Amino acid sequence: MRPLRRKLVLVGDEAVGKTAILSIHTRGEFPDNHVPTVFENYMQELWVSGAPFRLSLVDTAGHPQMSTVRSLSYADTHVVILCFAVDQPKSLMHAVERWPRELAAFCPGVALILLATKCDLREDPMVEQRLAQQGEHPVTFEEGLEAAARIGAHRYLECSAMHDIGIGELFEHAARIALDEKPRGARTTQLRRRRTHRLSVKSWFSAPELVF
Ligand SMILES: Nc1nc2c(ncn2[C@@H]2O[C@H](COP(=O)(O)OP(=O)(O)OP(=O)(O)O)[C@@H](O)[C@H]2O)c(=O)[nH]1
Repeated sequence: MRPLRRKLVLVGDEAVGKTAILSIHTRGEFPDNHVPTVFENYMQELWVSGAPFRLSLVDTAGHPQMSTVRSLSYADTHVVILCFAVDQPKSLMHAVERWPRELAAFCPGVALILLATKCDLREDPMVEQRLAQQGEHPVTFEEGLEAAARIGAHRYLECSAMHDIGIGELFEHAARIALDEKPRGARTTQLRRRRTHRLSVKSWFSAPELVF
């Protein structure tokens, strides 16, 4: 039986924690260091109602100068997880203004989850102090929820990869949404497909039956 295939792409500003989320989800490891991503692709094999289901999880580079490489990640995407960090209010501003423009250009109509990351830092006194000096504060739940409504996200979720909070719930919601969605994003040419394939680092891991 050919497995159902679905693709999830994580985007968001540099260092908001996209790689940490995938690392915790796929390997159970939290990376302490920030190593800027170029492109990573993980495959997760699940079973849904006795049928095989293959979920491709794509990690992208947050840096604005990486937009050309990133644009290759959007082909045939079912769900985009747009991340911002609660200790970086600017990353939420970009999630409302800059990222929807890129998604409209490369992946129009794609289903979106807006994800607040690093929620463990929301009440961190050092973070509060640093942001207060700039006339800012950690992003609140209400501000995140309001932003999700503004950009038409299917869901607003929060997580902390460091404490492994909200990660399982994130991928369960994303897989459910992906099952109902058509793929979006321009199909790549054969040449680009081969290049993307060579770029990708594929690691397989399996998970128990996903019960819907
Ligand atoms: N406190 C805290 N730190 C986190 C969390 N998630 C990630 N970090 C830290 O944030 C930094 C950046 O995390 P990455 O996962 O590399 O960020 P990224 O979004 O993949 O970055 P790019 O690949 O440059 O786009 C690292 O030093 C992580 O340890 C979290 O939940 N809480």
